[in-house]
Amino acid sequence: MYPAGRPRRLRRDTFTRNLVREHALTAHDLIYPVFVQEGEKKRDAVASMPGVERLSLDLLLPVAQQCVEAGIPVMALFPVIDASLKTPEGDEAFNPDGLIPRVVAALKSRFPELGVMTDVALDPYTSHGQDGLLDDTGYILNDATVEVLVKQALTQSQAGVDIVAPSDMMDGRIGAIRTALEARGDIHTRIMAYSAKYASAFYGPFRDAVGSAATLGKSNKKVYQMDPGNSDEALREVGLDIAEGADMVMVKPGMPYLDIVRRVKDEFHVPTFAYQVSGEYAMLKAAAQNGWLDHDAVVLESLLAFKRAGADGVLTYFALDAARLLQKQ
Ligand SMILES: NCc1[nH]cc(CCC(=O)O)c1CC(=O)O
Ligand SMILES: [Mg+2]
Repeated sequence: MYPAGRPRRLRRDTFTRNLVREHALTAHDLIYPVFVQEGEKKRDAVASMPGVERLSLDLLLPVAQQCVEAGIPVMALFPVIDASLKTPEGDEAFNPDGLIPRVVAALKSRFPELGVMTDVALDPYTSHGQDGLLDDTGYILNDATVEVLVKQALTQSQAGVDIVAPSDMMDGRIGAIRTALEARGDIHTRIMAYSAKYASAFYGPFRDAVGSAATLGKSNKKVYQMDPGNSDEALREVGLDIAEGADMVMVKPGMPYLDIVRRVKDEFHVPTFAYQVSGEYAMLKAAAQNGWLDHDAVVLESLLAFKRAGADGVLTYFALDAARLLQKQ
């Protein structure tokens, strides 16, 4: 008998392809990151992220409504902070009347069924654009930064956020935040830890969006974010965050790091997420705008790849587009 097997049999018809498919993407797998700014009726495009806008709260509310209608479970908030509020210590990060606490409270009162996630990190709030406090030499201090992150996370949870997501890569911050949340009785606040976050050049457009590209200048984040050459280290980082009390872990960036997603999922079997970051979004958008790639097809294929690699969900600027495409399928 030749050939010994004919794998193409199952590919011949749509019905068998649908029947044997191992992985699928649904709207419930998606987290939608959005940029929010002060003011009313404010809508500013992000040049390096075509289709992405910085919105004031009044314009963000209809987007939240669209997420609910599309079945997207969670929206992730990133603030654009006025330059006048940025300081070396980033104190605005734990102002209970600041932009993020007000947006969280408004979203939760209007759309209680929509999960809201907030970034715990200082870079939108510091005058130097780093995620932490600096010593005299410019080194980013760990434990002093963690103290501020704890205040920031408590401020967010007091405002009613569902998920806090520390994205700073300081050591020990998950344990410190978990302990502080428990001490205040906030036992339901979930922590999604950016556990394996690499010092990546793919964050460029995000830094344009929140304005930290300007404050950061030529400096980088290599003394706290991970080296792209490392893989075992990602498992050590994830192991620590789980032990410290993370409910969910994340790998970031996404598509260039699918090997890390797979290793993390296989090793720990915990809810594992990946962030398809701004630079990945920009690449796909730019190629599609040039007519070099089929936009809708590459969006869905790229997101399905995360599921196949073992991710339980994906943070992606394509979330609304993808959810609507999935509704049509
Ligand atoms: N702590 C800040 C933060 N949170 C999410 C991103 C990047 C997201 C993206 O590129 O889409 C960054 C940027 C950075 O670490 O410099
Ligand atoms: Mg860590």
